[in-house]
Amino acid sequence: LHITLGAMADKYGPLFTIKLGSTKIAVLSNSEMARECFTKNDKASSSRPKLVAIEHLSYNQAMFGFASYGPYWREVRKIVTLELLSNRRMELLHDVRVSEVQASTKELVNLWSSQKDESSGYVLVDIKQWFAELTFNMVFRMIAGKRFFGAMKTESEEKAERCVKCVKNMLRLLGVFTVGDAIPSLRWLDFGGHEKAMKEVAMELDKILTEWIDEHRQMMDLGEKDANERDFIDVMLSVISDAKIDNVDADTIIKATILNMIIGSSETTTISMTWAMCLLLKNPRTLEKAKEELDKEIGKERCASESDINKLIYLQAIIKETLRLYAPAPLTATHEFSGNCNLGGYNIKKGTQLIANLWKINNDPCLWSNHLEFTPEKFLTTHTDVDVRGHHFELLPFGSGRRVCPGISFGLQMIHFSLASFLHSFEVSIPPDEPIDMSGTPGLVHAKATPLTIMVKPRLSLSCYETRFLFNFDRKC
Ligand code: HEM
Repeated sequence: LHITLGAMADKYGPLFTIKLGSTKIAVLSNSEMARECFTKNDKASSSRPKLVAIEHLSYNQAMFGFASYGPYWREVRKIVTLELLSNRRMELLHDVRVSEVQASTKELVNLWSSQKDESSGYVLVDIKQWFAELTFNMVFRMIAGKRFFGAMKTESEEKAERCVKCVKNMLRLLGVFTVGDAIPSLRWLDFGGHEKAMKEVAMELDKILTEWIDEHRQMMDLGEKDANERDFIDVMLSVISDAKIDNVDADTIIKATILNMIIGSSETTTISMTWAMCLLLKNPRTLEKAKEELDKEIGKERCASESDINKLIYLQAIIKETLRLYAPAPLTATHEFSGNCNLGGYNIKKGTQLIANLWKINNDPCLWSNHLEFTPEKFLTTHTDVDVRGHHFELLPFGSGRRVCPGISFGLQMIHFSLASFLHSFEVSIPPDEPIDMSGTPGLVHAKATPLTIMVKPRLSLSCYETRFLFNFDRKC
C-alpha cells in the first residue's frame, strides 16, 4: 500500500485525498507537509477514527494507541511514558534483556555445535525466526513475565503458539479496512467475514490477558516479587489499582494497555533487525566495517554488553539507514481531524481521516541523494544531526507530533543490543547461489515476506558464550 500511495503522490502531489464510500482520507507524503501537519496542525490532526477493526480489537478504543484525542488518551499515555517506558524502567529491566540475548546466543551456539557442516564449519539457520523468538521472549518477559521459546520457557508450546498466533492475527486484522468502514449501512453484511474473525481474535486475546492478570494479582497478594522483578502487568496493577479513567474500568485499561505494548513492540523490532541483516548481507563492505567497529570497541574476549552500545556509532547509523529504507510501519496508524484546519493551502474538514506515508517521506530523492542506496555513512558525515525521534521531518520511521511512537528508546535499545550481540558473536554468510529476497508483506507492518536462511558460526572463543545471568522462574513454575 505504501508503494501504491507513493506512486499516487508522484502523480497527484504531496497531499491528496481518496474517497472510500462515505470516508475521505487525506494522504500526506512529503516532509514539508509532515512538518506543517505535526506542528501547526498537530492538535487538530491527532485523533483516531473508530474503524470497525479498532472497535473490536482495541477494547472499543481503550487501547490508547487507537483512542480518540482527549483526556483518556492523555492520561493513559502519561502513565505509559512515566511508568512503563521510562529510562528508569528500562534500567530495571536490563537483566531481562541481557539474559534473553545470552540465552538465545547460547542456544544458537549449541545448535551450531550439534548440527554444523564439518567441511564449511557453518550451520544453516532461519535468522528471521531466531530474531522473532528472541524478541518475543524479551518483550513477553518484560511485559508479562512469560518466556515462550527455548530451554527455559515458562509456557507450554501450545500456549506459546496460541498467543503468538493471536498477536499476528490481530496485527493483520488491524490493517483491514472493512466495507462497513466505507459504507456503514452495509456493515451488517460483514463481507469477507472480517468482523467475525476480529471478534474471535479479540475474545481469545481477552482470555489470555485475563488469565495473566489474575495470576499477577495472586502473586502480588502473596508478596512474592521484589520491586526490581516487576513486569509491566505488575506496574499497571499497582498504578491503576481499581481506579477508573474516563469511565473505563481498571481491568479494561490494564488489558488494553498491555496488549498495546505487545503489538507495538513485538513485530516492529523483529522486522527492523531482519531488514538490517538483509541489507548487511547484500552489502559485505558495510558488514565488514560493522564487525571492525565491534572488535575495536568490545574486543574478542567477551560478549557485547548494553553499555557498549553508545560507542557503536556505525551500528547505530546502520539501524537509522535500515529504518529509512525499510520502515517497519511504512504508514502511520490512521489519524482523524478533530477540527477544521488548513494544510498546505487546502481546507481540511473535521472528520477527514489522515495517513502519513512515512516510507515515501524517508525516501524523498529531493532530500536524500542516491535515496535508494544503503549508505549508513551519511549519518556520520552529511546527516550527523538527523535522528529518528520525530523532530527531523525528512526521517520519520516513528511518526511525529503528539501521536509519535512512545516506544522509540525501548525499541531501539532492543534492536541495537540484539543486533550488536549477534554480529559480534557470529560469522555470517549467504548460502551460495541464493540471492536475498527483499519482498515484503502487505498490511500495517512491512515484514520480510520469506525466511532469511543464512550460514552461521561462532567467532569468539566458546567460553565467552557461557551465560552469566540466571533465570528466576522457580516460584512461577
Ligand atoms: C522499530 C520499532 C518501532 C517502530 C518503527 C514504531 C513505529 C511507530 C509508528 C510509525 C507509530 C504511529 C504514529 C502515528 O500514528 O502517527 C507508532 C505508534 C505507537 N507505537 Fe511504535 N514503533 C516501534 C516500536 C514500538 C515499541 C517498542 C512500542 C512499545 C513498547 C511501541 C508502541 C507504540 C504505541 C503505543 C503507539 C501509539 C501511540 C499513540 O497513538 O499515542 N512502538 N509506532
